[in-house]
Amino acid sequence: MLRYLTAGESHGPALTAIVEGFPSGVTLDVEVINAELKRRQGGYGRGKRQTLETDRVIVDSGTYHGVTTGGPITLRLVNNDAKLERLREPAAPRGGHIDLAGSIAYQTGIRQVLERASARETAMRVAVGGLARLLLRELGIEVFGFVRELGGIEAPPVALDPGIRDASPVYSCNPEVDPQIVSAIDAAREAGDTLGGVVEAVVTGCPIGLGSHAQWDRKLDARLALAVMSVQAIKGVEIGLGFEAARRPGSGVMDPIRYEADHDPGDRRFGFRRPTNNAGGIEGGTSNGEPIVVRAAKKPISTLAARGPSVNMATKGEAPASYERSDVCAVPAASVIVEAVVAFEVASAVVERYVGSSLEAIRAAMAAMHELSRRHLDQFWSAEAPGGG
Ligand SMILES: Cc1cc2nc3c(=O)[nH]c(=O)nc-3n(C[C@H](O)[C@H](O)[C@H](O)COP(=O)(O)O)c2cc1C
Ligand SMILES: C=C(O[C@@H]1CC(C(=O)O)=C[C@@H](OP(=O)(O)O)[C@H]1O)C(=O)O
Repeated sequence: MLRYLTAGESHGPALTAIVEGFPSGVTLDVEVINAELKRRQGGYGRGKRQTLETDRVIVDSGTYHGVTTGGPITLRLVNNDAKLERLREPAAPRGGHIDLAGSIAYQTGIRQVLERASARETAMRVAVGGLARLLLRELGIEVFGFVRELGGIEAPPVALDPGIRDASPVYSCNPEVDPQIVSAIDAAREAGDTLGGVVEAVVTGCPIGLGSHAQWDRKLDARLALAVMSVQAIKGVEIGLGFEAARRPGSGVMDPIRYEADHDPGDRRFGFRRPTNNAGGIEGGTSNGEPIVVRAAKKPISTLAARGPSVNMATKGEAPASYERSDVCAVPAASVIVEAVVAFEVASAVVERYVGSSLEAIRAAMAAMHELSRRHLDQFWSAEAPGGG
């Protein structure tokens, strides 16, 4: 089982993660992870904090000469803006934040809960996702996250070629690429407001059979939904057509099945082809070999420079919600984060299905399972023992 926990406050000394169950034999290229961290820090609309932080991962355990050992991997990110003990208690809780509910639930001030709830934690999730990606890449599986729409404006389409991931200008909404989106973010900033959007992650190269139909908490779509919904400010998750499926008749949702006899023996879909992918690569909680498509709605940031109505916690009288330095838009960052948590869930499903404590063992189990499935397809439905119609 592959799992992780994160720890750390937004303005504490550092963020930490322990990743457990990661196989041995994977070269832990920290620069691949650092590139993902840099992507997360980018994007138009971010606040001043990103100019203070230079996120680079430190590996404190679980490797030997840069290669994973199978032991727990400890990742650490240092906060440059580590000023937790000097920060004041906000006077009026901000709607849309943990501020009010958390201080009541934990019987603390607002500061204690908001520091942990902060999306600063997503830097560590991207580092953990980067680690997962290193494993997936070894197995021919790629994950690519990008912005679908921002502030109600559709982002330019992105080709589903993972090769363009690093070069893609769309995720970061560069002004020269999408001036309309940039103007919308500028207008929101001037009005003391914020913008949300929709992001998407696509997984390619997935073998058939990740997840399971057999038990609720082993379903891959359910696990992806949990992982994505757990990201700060994500308020909706769709797989494939998602909510659009509810508006169509069955004939417009079900993906037809075709067969290509002349397929490569290594074909991960065994010759079966789906001309559409409305299911988003998952049927019955199980990957079906098509690209896995996960979409997420990110709400606009709740901390408003224009300050929404709230209550002073001491007097209980009306007061504008506390304002702290804040992003105006973090949708491009969310696309990197959603990509990371999806990568981790897929890696976790891979480790579960192809049980192995080393990369080589996982590779061997994958190859053996492929051969087993090929034999099954040849023998189970032979002419002598035809299946039911
Ligand atoms: C990358 C990223 C950056 C964020 N930056 C801010 C921010 O600067 N200010 C803010 O109020 N909320 C920000 N948020 C959202 C809050 O962390 C989140 O809304 C809050 O913790 C409450 O959680 P919830 O929205 O999931 O209920 C950000 C979210 C993400 C994903
Ligand atoms: C620090 C990050 O995001 C932070 C997430 C966040 C929040 O409330 O979620 C509030 C802001 O914190 P600060 O007041 O320190 O600027 C963001 O900058 C980050 O993404 O690295």
